[in-house]
Amino acid sequence: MTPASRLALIAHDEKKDDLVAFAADHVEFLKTCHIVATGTTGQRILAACPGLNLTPLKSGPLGGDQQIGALISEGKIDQLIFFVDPLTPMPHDVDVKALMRLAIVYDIPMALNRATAEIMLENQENG
Ligand SMILES: O=C(CO)COP(=O)(O)O
Repeated sequence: MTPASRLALIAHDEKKDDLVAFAADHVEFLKTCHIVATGTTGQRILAACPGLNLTPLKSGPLGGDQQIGALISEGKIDQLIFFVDPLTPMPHDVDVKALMRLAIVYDIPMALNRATAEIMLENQENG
């Protein structure tokens, strides 16, 4: 049996509805995962998909992105789905950049939009 995937889920405010819809569409796969999420994203997903094994961390602007980056550096995250809003300035932009950098350094799959996330999960749902 393959071990459950350890998945990190994050969405900026303008993309939260999209990520919640994505999670609802893939809820059967997500039920097989250990999930961490930034605070508000996690609460939104849990409200829409109760019963997931999902731990909300701090909100992004309060350190949630850095918490997920730290988990990546410890080898505790297998893949990252982060629906980024490229049109809104963020006070914690440096944290977002640092998180993406660590996902690249540790070479974990990282989907930054829904089109890529669909391909990422499709591979696993059909495999
Ligand atoms: O800001 C975020 C990611 O950079 C997301 O944080 P929240 O899920 O707490 O809104």
